[in-house]
Amino acid sequence: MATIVPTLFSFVRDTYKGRFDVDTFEKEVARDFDNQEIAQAISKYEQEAKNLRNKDEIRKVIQYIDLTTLNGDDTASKVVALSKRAINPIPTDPSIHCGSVCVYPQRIADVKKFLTETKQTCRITGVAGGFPSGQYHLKSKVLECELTVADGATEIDIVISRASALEEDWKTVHDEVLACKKACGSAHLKTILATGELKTLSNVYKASWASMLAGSDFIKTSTGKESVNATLEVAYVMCTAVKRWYELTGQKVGFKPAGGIKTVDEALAYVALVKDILGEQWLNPTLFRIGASSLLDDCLNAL
Ligand SMILES: O=C[C@H](O)COP(=O)(O)O
Repeated sequence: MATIVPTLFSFVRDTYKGRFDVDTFEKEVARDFDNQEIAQAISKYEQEAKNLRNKDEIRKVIQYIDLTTLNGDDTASKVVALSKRAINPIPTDPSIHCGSVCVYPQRIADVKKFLTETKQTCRITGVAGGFPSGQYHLKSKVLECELTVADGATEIDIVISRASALEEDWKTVHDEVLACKKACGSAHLKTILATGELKTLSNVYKASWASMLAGSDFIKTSTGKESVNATLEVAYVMCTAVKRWYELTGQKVGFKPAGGIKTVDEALAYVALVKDILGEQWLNPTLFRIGASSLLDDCLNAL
Protein backbone atom coordinates (compact mmCIF):
# COMPACT_ATOMS: atom_id res chain seq x y z
CA MET A 1 0.00 0.00 0.00
CA ALA A 2 1.63 3.26 -1.13
CA THR A 3 1.39 6.17 1.29
CA ILE A 4 0.54 9.46 -0.35
CA VAL A 5 2.03 12.60 1.21
CA PRO A 6 -0.24 15.40 2.47
CA THR A 7 -1.41 17.61 -0.34
CA LEU A 8 -0.73 21.23 -1.17
CA PHE A 9 -4.30 22.05 -2.14
CA SER A 10 -4.90 24.72 0.51
CA PHE A 11 -6.00 27.18 -2.21
CA VAL A 12 -9.12 25.05 -2.59
CA ARG A 13 -10.32 26.05 0.88
CA ASP A 14 -10.63 29.73 -0.12
CA THR A 15 -11.56 29.39 -3.77
CA TYR A 16 -14.02 26.51 -3.67
CA LYS A 17 -15.57 26.82 -0.19
CA GLY A 18 -19.34 26.67 -0.56
CA ARG A 19 -19.19 24.82 -3.88
CA PHE A 20 -18.51 21.44 -2.31
CA ASP A 21 -17.43 19.83 0.95
CA VAL A 22 -13.79 20.91 1.22
CA ASP A 23 -13.00 18.52 4.09
CA THR A 24 -14.15 15.55 2.02
CA PHE A 25 -12.07 16.88 -0.86
CA GLU A 26 -8.91 17.17 1.22
CA LYS A 27 -9.24 13.59 2.44
CA GLU A 28 -9.88 12.48 -1.12
CA VAL A 29 -6.74 13.95 -2.69
CA ALA A 30 -4.63 12.33 0.02
CA ARG A 31 -6.01 8.83 -0.58
CA ASP A 32 -3.94 5.69 -1.11
CA PHE A 33 -3.93 3.37 -4.12
CA ASP A 34 -3.36 -0.33 -3.74
CA ASN A 35 -1.07 -1.44 -6.57
CA GLN A 36 -2.22 -5.06 -6.28
CA GLU A 37 -5.86 -4.03 -6.52
CA ILE A 38 -5.09 -2.01 -9.67
CA ALA A 39 -3.16 -4.92 -11.23
CA GLN A 40 -6.09 -7.29 -10.58
CA ALA A 41 -8.56 -4.82 -12.08
CA ILE A 42 -6.37 -4.41 -15.18
CA SER A 43 -6.21 -8.14 -15.84
CA LYS A 44 -10.02 -8.21 -15.54
CA TYR A 45 -10.31 -5.37 -18.12
CA GLU A 46 -7.93 -7.14 -20.51
CA GLN A 47 -10.04 -10.29 -20.22
CA GLU A 48 -13.29 -8.32 -20.66
CA ALA A 49 -11.83 -6.70 -23.81
CA LYS A 50 -11.80 -10.16 -25.43
CA ASN A 51 -15.52 -10.60 -24.61
CA LEU A 52 -16.31 -7.14 -26.02
CA ARG A 53 -14.62 -7.86 -29.33
CA ASN A 54 -17.52 -7.78 -31.78
CA LYS A 55 -18.54 -5.57 -34.71
CA ASP A 56 -20.97 -3.39 -32.71
CA GLU A 57 -18.36 -2.57 -30.09
CA ILE A 58 -15.72 -1.87 -32.74
CA ARG A 59 -18.13 0.55 -34.46
CA LYS A 60 -18.55 2.28 -31.09
CA VAL A 61 -14.76 2.47 -30.65
CA ILE A 62 -14.50 4.24 -34.02
CA GLN A 63 -16.96 6.87 -32.75
CA TYR A 64 -14.79 7.51 -29.68
CA ILE A 65 -11.65 8.19 -31.72
CA ASP A 66 -10.21 11.69 -31.92
CA LEU A 67 -8.55 10.98 -35.26
CA THR A 68 -5.18 12.61 -34.90
CA THR A 69 -2.21 13.84 -36.86
CA LEU A 70 0.40 15.84 -34.96
CA ASN A 71 3.47 15.98 -37.16
CA GLY A 72 5.78 18.72 -38.33
CA ASP A 73 5.08 17.81 -41.96
CA ASP A 74 1.28 17.99 -41.72
CA THR A 75 -0.09 20.00 -44.66
CA ALA A 76 -3.51 21.34 -45.63
CA SER A 77 -4.11 18.38 -47.95
CA LYS A 78 -3.11 15.89 -45.26
CA VAL A 79 -5.52 17.31 -42.65
CA VAL A 80 -8.31 17.58 -45.24
CA ALA A 81 -7.81 13.89 -46.08
CA LEU A 82 -7.90 13.09 -42.35
CA SER A 83 -11.09 15.13 -41.91
CA LYS A 84 -12.76 13.18 -44.74
CA ARG A 85 -11.78 9.99 -42.93
CA ALA A 86 -13.09 11.27 -39.57
CA ILE A 87 -16.44 12.18 -41.15
CA ASN A 88 -16.84 8.87 -42.95
CA PRO A 89 -14.43 6.33 -41.40
CA ILE A 90 -16.36 3.26 -42.64
CA PRO A 91 -16.95 3.88 -46.36
CA THR A 92 -19.98 1.55 -46.44
CA ASP A 93 -21.66 3.12 -43.38
CA PRO A 94 -22.14 6.91 -43.57
CA SER A 95 -23.94 6.92 -40.18
CA ILE A 96 -20.65 6.43 -38.29
CA HIS A 97 -18.32 9.38 -37.54
CA CYS A 98 -15.17 9.69 -35.44
CA GLY A 99 -15.30 11.79 -32.26
CA SER A 100 -13.26 14.59 -33.81
CA VAL A 101 -10.33 15.39 -36.04
CA CYS A 102 -7.30 16.51 -34.00
CA VAL A 103 -4.53 18.68 -35.45
CA TYR A 104 -1.94 21.33 -34.57
CA PRO A 105 -3.14 24.98 -34.28
CA GLN A 106 -1.74 26.02 -37.64
CA ARG A 107 -3.84 23.41 -39.44
CA ILE A 108 -7.20 24.24 -37.78
CA ALA A 109 -8.10 26.84 -40.42
CA ASP A 110 -7.56 24.24 -43.18
CA VAL A 111 -10.01 21.84 -41.55
CA LYS A 112 -12.53 24.61 -40.89
CA LYS A 113 -12.30 25.86 -44.51
CA PHE A 114 -12.86 22.35 -45.85
CA LEU A 115 -15.89 21.76 -43.60
CA THR A 116 -17.40 25.14 -44.47
CA GLU A 117 -16.88 24.72 -48.23
CA THR A 118 -18.31 21.20 -48.25
CA LYS A 119 -21.10 22.05 -45.75
CA GLN A 120 -20.09 19.17 -43.50
CA THR A 121 -19.76 19.00 -39.73
CA CYS A 122 -17.15 17.40 -37.52
CA ARG A 123 -15.81 18.37 -34.12
CA ILE A 124 -12.40 20.02 -34.57
CA THR A 125 -9.79 19.50 -31.83
CA GLY A 126 -6.73 21.74 -31.68
CA VAL A 127 -3.80 20.96 -29.41
CA ALA A 128 -2.74 24.24 -27.84
CA GLY A 129 -1.40 25.86 -24.70
CA GLY A 130 2.22 24.93 -25.35
CA PHE A 131 1.58 21.35 -26.52
CA PRO A 132 3.39 19.01 -26.02
CA SER A 133 5.99 20.16 -23.46
CA GLY A 134 4.00 22.88 -21.68
CA GLN A 135 7.27 24.76 -21.21
CA TYR A 136 6.01 28.13 -22.41
CA HIS A 137 4.92 31.43 -20.85
CA LEU A 138 1.33 31.38 -19.63
CA LYS A 139 0.57 34.42 -21.81
CA SER A 140 1.58 32.53 -24.93
CA LYS A 141 -0.39 29.43 -23.83
CA VAL A 142 -3.50 31.57 -23.37
CA LEU A 143 -3.01 33.41 -26.66
CA GLU A 144 -2.53 30.10 -28.48
CA CYS A 145 -5.84 28.81 -27.06
CA GLU A 146 -7.60 32.02 -28.17
CA LEU A 147 -6.14 31.95 -31.68
CA THR A 148 -6.89 28.25 -32.13
CA VAL A 149 -10.54 28.74 -31.12
CA ALA A 150 -10.75 31.82 -33.40
CA ASP A 151 -9.54 29.66 -36.31
CA GLY A 152 -12.39 27.19 -35.74
CA ALA A 153 -11.42 24.66 -33.08
CA THR A 154 -14.43 23.43 -31.14
CA GLU A 155 -12.26 21.58 -28.65
CA ILE A 156 -8.85 22.44 -27.23
CA ASP A 157 -6.39 19.91 -25.79
CA ILE A 158 -3.87 21.59 -23.47
CA VAL A 159 -1.10 20.13 -21.32
CA ILE A 160 -0.45 20.85 -17.65
CA SER A 161 2.88 22.16 -16.43
CA ARG A 162 4.72 19.00 -15.43
CA ALA A 163 7.40 21.15 -13.82
CA SER A 164 4.81 22.63 -11.43
CA ALA A 165 3.27 19.21 -10.78
CA LEU A 166 6.64 17.66 -9.96
CA GLU A 167 7.34 20.57 -7.59
CA GLU A 168 3.92 19.87 -5.98
CA ASP A 169 2.82 23.38 -6.91
CA TRP A 170 -0.78 22.34 -7.55
CA LYS A 171 -2.02 25.91 -7.37
CA THR A 172 0.05 26.84 -10.44
CA VAL A 173 -1.16 23.72 -12.26
CA HIS A 174 -4.74 24.70 -11.41
CA ASP A 175 -4.34 28.41 -12.22
CA GLU A 176 -2.82 27.73 -15.65
CA VAL A 177 -5.63 25.35 -16.59
CA LEU A 178 -8.16 27.91 -15.34
CA ALA A 179 -6.58 30.64 -17.52
CA CYS A 180 -6.71 28.37 -20.57
CA LYS A 181 -10.30 27.39 -19.79
CA LYS A 182 -11.29 31.07 -19.84
CA ALA A 183 -9.37 31.55 -23.10
CA CYS A 184 -11.29 28.67 -24.71
CA GLY A 185 -14.67 30.36 -24.28
CA SER A 186 -17.35 27.95 -25.48
CA ALA A 187 -14.83 25.44 -26.88
CA HIS A 188 -14.49 22.29 -24.80
CA LEU A 189 -11.27 21.95 -22.83
CA LYS A 190 -9.44 18.64 -22.54
CA THR A 191 -6.53 18.79 -20.14
CA ILE A 192 -3.61 16.44 -20.72
CA LEU A 193 -1.74 15.31 -17.61
CA ALA A 194 1.23 13.78 -19.49
CA THR A 195 1.10 11.00 -16.91
CA GLY A 196 4.29 9.34 -18.19
CA GLU A 197 6.21 12.30 -16.77
CA LEU A 198 4.41 12.60 -13.41
CA LYS A 199 6.44 9.83 -11.72
CA THR A 200 3.79 8.64 -9.19
CA LEU A 201 0.13 7.61 -9.16
CA SER A 202 -0.34 10.12 -6.36
CA ASN A 203 0.76 12.89 -8.73
CA VAL A 204 -1.59 11.56 -11.43
CA TYR A 205 -4.49 11.66 -8.95
CA LYS A 206 -3.66 15.19 -7.74
CA ALA A 207 -3.14 16.46 -11.30
CA SER A 208 -6.58 15.04 -12.17
CA TRP A 209 -8.13 16.99 -9.30
CA ALA A 210 -6.26 20.22 -10.09
CA SER A 211 -7.46 19.97 -13.70
CA MET A 212 -11.09 19.22 -12.81
CA LEU A 213 -11.19 21.97 -10.19
CA ALA A 214 -10.13 24.42 -12.92
CA GLY A 215 -13.09 23.47 -15.10
CA SER A 216 -11.67 20.93 -17.57
CA ASP A 217 -14.40 19.24 -19.59
CA PHE A 218 -12.16 16.18 -20.06
CA ILE A 219 -8.98 14.90 -18.54
CA LYS A 220 -6.62 13.17 -20.95
CA THR A 221 -3.67 10.91 -20.21
CA SER A 222 -0.93 11.86 -22.65
CA THR A 223 0.18 13.90 -25.63
CA GLY A 224 1.46 10.89 -27.57
CA LYS A 225 4.91 12.52 -27.39
CA GLU A 226 6.02 11.28 -23.94
CA SER A 227 8.14 8.13 -23.76
CA VAL A 228 5.32 6.46 -21.76
CA ASN A 229 1.83 7.38 -22.91
CA ALA A 230 -1.62 5.96 -22.01
CA THR A 231 -1.65 2.99 -19.63
CA LEU A 232 -4.54 1.16 -17.95
CA GLU A 233 -2.91 1.89 -14.59
CA VAL A 234 -3.12 5.69 -14.96
CA ALA A 235 -6.56 5.32 -16.55
CA TYR A 236 -7.70 3.54 -13.38
CA VAL A 237 -6.44 6.40 -11.21
CA MET A 238 -7.84 9.15 -13.46
CA CYS A 239 -11.26 7.50 -13.79
CA THR A 240 -11.37 7.06 -10.01
CA ALA A 241 -10.81 10.84 -9.73
CA VAL A 242 -13.56 11.50 -12.31
CA LYS A 243 -15.94 9.25 -10.37
CA ARG A 244 -15.20 10.90 -7.02
CA TRP A 245 -15.50 14.38 -8.58
CA TYR A 246 -18.95 13.40 -9.87
CA GLU A 247 -19.96 12.09 -6.43
CA LEU A 248 -18.72 15.30 -4.79
CA THR A 249 -20.04 17.88 -7.25
CA GLY A 250 -22.58 16.18 -9.54
CA GLN A 251 -20.48 17.27 -12.56
CA LYS A 252 -19.52 14.76 -15.25
CA VAL A 253 -15.97 15.17 -16.59
CA GLY A 254 -14.94 13.19 -19.65
CA PHE A 255 -11.96 10.85 -19.94
CA LYS A 256 -9.59 10.53 -22.90
CA PRO A 257 -6.79 7.99 -22.98
CA ALA A 258 -4.34 8.93 -25.75
CA GLY A 259 -0.96 8.01 -27.08
CA GLY A 260 0.21 4.59 -28.22
CA ILE A 261 -3.27 3.01 -28.46
CA LYS A 262 -3.05 1.14 -31.75
CA THR A 263 -5.18 -2.01 -31.50
CA VAL A 264 -8.85 -2.87 -31.01
CA ASP A 265 -7.93 -5.04 -28.01
CA GLU A 266 -6.13 -2.15 -26.31
CA ALA A 267 -9.03 0.22 -26.99
CA LEU A 268 -11.61 -2.28 -25.68
CA ALA A 269 -9.66 -2.69 -22.43
CA TYR A 270 -10.15 1.07 -21.85
CA VAL A 271 -13.84 0.65 -22.70
CA ALA A 272 -14.10 -2.13 -20.09
CA LEU A 273 -12.31 0.05 -17.52
CA VAL A 274 -14.57 3.07 -18.09
CA LYS A 275 -17.67 0.84 -17.97
CA ASP A 276 -16.55 -0.68 -14.66
CA ILE A 277 -15.45 2.50 -12.87
CA LEU A 278 -17.75 5.15 -14.36
CA GLY A 279 -20.59 3.10 -15.80
CA GLU A 280 -22.33 2.83 -19.18
CA GLN A 281 -23.40 6.49 -18.97
CA TRP A 282 -19.79 7.52 -19.70
CA LEU A 283 -19.57 5.36 -22.83
CA ASN A 284 -20.46 7.93 -25.46
CA PRO A 285 -18.35 10.50 -27.34
CA THR A 286 -19.58 13.32 -25.06
CA LEU A 287 -17.72 11.77 -22.12
CA PHE A 288 -15.25 9.30 -23.61
CA ARG A 289 -12.72 9.68 -26.41
CA ILE A 290 -9.61 7.85 -27.46
CA GLY A 291 -6.83 9.99 -28.94
CA ALA A 292 -5.15 7.96 -31.66
CA SER A 293 -3.41 8.35 -35.01
CA SER A 294 -3.39 4.69 -36.11
CA LEU A 295 -6.15 2.85 -34.16
CA LEU A 296 -8.72 3.37 -36.91
CA ASP A 297 -6.77 1.10 -39.28
CA ASP A 298 -6.93 -1.83 -36.84
CA CYS A 299 -10.66 -1.18 -36.24
CA LEU A 300 -11.37 -1.29 -39.97
CA ASN A 301 -9.33 -4.48 -40.38
CA ALA A 302 -11.39 -6.08 -37.60
CA LEU A 303 -14.80 -5.23 -39.08
O1 LIG B 1 -3.85 12.84 -28.69
C1 LIG B 1 -3.51 11.97 -29.46
C2 LIG B 1 -2.16 11.42 -29.51
O2 LIG B 1 -1.23 12.38 -29.79
C3 LIG B 1 -2.10 10.32 -30.51
O3 LIG B 1 -1.03 9.51 -30.21
P1 LIG B 1 -0.61 8.28 -31.19
O4 LIG B 1 -0.03 8.93 -32.42
O5 LIG B 1 0.39 7.52 -30.39
O6 LIG B 1 -1.82 7.49 -31.50
